Amino acid sequence: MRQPQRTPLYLLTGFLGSGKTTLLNQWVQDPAFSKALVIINEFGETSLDHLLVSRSTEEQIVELSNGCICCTIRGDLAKTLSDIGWRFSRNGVKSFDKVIIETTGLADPSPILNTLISNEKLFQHYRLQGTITTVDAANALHTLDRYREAKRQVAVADLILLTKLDLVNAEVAQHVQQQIYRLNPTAPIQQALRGVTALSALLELDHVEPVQSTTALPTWLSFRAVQFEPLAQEQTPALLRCAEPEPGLHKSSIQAFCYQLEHPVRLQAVEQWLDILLPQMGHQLLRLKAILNVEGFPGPMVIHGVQQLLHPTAVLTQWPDDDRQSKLVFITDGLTAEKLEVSLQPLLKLTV
Ligand SMILES: Nc1nc2c(ncn2[C@@H]2O[C@H](COP(=O)(O)OP(=O)(O)OP(=O)(O)O)[C@@H](O)[C@H]2O)c(=O)[nH]1
Repeated sequence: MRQPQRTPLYLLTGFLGSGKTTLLNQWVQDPAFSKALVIINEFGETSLDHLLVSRSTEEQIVELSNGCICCTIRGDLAKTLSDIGWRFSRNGVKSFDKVIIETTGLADPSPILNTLISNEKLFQHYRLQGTITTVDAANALHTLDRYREAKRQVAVADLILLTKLDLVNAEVAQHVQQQIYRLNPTAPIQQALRGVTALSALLELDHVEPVQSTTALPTWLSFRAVQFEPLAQEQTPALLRCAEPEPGLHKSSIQAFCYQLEHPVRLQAVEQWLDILLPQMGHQLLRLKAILNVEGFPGPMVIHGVQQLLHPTAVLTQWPDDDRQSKLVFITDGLTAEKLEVSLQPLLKLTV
């Protein structure tokens, strides 16, 4: 039986007032998103955002306002996504070609992502292209310091759109970017001035198969190697990790850890490591991205996990450059470096 084509789906999140609706307004004016269906989740009875998104085909906006889609009305989101196929079709043909979900400013995107990825029916019909998080440069230092939701929104992002840069000086802008980098060292940061941003980065997002060619590889896992330092001598010298976050700046339990492995690993070691990793880490692991140099393979193995879900691993046919080191990034909530590094032991023990 022919599989129905999966509709690309974008999750737009970002803290209160960070510019989500302003951005949406720009997107829906662009031909690439002119047939997008927008699902807007708002808190409270006086929801307004759906009225603020101006577009020609107004019926392509669905409002979910009886609660937050990350908690109380997660079921409503699943039902809405199931129903829109027939609700928004004419003569049996769907009238939309993309779906954008705008969360409330206080939403934790992780449970929404779980619903989108683990609900089999939804998975058959929708292809999650990525999570886009708006960060308000004028307020980010405060919100990222105070609000766990804001941190989680940044931590799980595939693309960060930095808004309101017109309201801050270069020093603050740089500081904000450093804070974002600490929470999510791999998400590209792009600016969005009053909602205007290059849509190419958005259209290139592919959360399910983020890297299909070597060209995309360096940007997908582009953390700065200069931050690496060897682990303590009693541990293995083959593993290098990111420098610790600056004291005082990172009170959050959400933290990114990056590692580099100097030697190729065996396939058996990778399998052993992955078998124990996800069950052991549970929801403390928000995101895993890894490029591994596996013995006997011509190119890198690309591993991509989101919480309990490990996306199918891919092996590329070649390396993008001369760097053959394995690189791993973990974005975690409440995990210690020690626990994480113990979990990496299978990769280290079986190195050659
Ligand atoms: N100066 C400036 N203002 C901006 C920019 N982007 C958005 N705004 C303004 O910020 C305010 C909030 O923007 P919204 O798009 O409503 O933010 P939101 O994230 O949808 O807000 P909530 O729905 O409350 O979470 C509006 O007044 C926008 O005009 C920007 O780049 N620069």
